[in-house]
Amino acid sequence: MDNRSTKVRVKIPASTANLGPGFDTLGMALDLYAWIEMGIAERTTITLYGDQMEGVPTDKTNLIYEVAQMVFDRAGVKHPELDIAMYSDIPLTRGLGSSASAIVGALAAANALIGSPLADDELFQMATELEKHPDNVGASLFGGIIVAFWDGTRAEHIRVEPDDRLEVLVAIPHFQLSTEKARHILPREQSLENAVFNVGHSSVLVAALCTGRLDMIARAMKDALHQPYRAPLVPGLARILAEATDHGALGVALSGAGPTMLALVDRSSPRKAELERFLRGTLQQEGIESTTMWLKPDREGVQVRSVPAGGGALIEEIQGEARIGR
Ligand SMILES: Nc1ncnc2c1ncn2[C@@H]1O[C@H](COP(=O)(O)OP(=O)(O)OP(=O)(O)O)[C@@H](O)[C@H]1O
Ligand SMILES: N[C@@H](CCO)C(=O)O
Repeated sequence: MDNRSTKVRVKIPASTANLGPGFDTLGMALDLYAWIEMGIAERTTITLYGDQMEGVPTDKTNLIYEVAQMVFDRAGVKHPELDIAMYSDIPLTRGLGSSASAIVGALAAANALIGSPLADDELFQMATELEKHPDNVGASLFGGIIVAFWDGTRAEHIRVEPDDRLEVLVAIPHFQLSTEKARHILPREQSLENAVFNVGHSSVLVAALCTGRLDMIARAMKDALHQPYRAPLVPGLARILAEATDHGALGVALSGAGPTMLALVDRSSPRKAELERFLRGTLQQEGIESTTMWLKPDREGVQVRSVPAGGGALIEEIQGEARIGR
């Protein structure tokens, strides 16, 4: 697939990292998506659609362009001019893995464009090297629940199929919080007590997710390493973490580096409306407006397809699938 009339289109899921205690190691893909279209061109054009892309550069400093060039370098081919289009429903800098989705999408699109010389594991290693968080990029790449670590040289992961009963409620505050800022606030050193707390809770959470023990999620989804330190950055977080399970959540966590909060819910729960009211109301009491969304785990990960010659513009093709105007 290496000619100028061919374009590829990829659909990439958002991701939530940490799931509470699994700091930098536990992630889940969500059915909220970004789309990237990429083709080889005479002159580079980068078209970004939708409100989420505000402020993202449209020249060769764009992350998608830069990551695509890394794939070409790795594969030993040269395609300096690209036609790139992107639409995203994943809000930037809110803890839903927008940067991981952009990196994974660019890797998958560029690789497909040149006939897929790089294996999935190589894409995972490159994505982790770039994003530093294998839980985010693993989820966007492979879908489902990802249990992973990165030792600075290699990332390893195991994918777990999400339980059919799991649904996800996210409350997305109307302010941005960069991962950089939310990591800077964390102490450089932690006590052995906190480390043991998180190893235990994260291990039991993974076991609960693997065995369908939804009843154990509330007790296991607790963290001592990052959420307590990040609470001052997200008004309402401390109360939501303490009380959401009293309002019908199976478990609750800060999504990634925040400020989005995420509740796992049994899809047959009769208390969904109560939980949604609790999350929004708690944030409102703190003067924070938010958007709530009911999501499901994504099971596919990044999906790639070629666009036939003469195919329509990206934005037209994804009408109906994307949340455009919703
Ligand atoms: N499509 C894109 N093109 C270029 N840059 C992007 C794109 N998507 C995200 N980014 C960059 O990633 C930054 C957001 O990354 P950051 O890690 O702070 O948040 P996040 O990925 O949304 O949340 P989290 O990592 O906590 O889940 C944006 O400010 C932007 O610089
Ligand atoms: N695990 C990372 C997620 C950022 O994408 C953090 O919590 O800082």
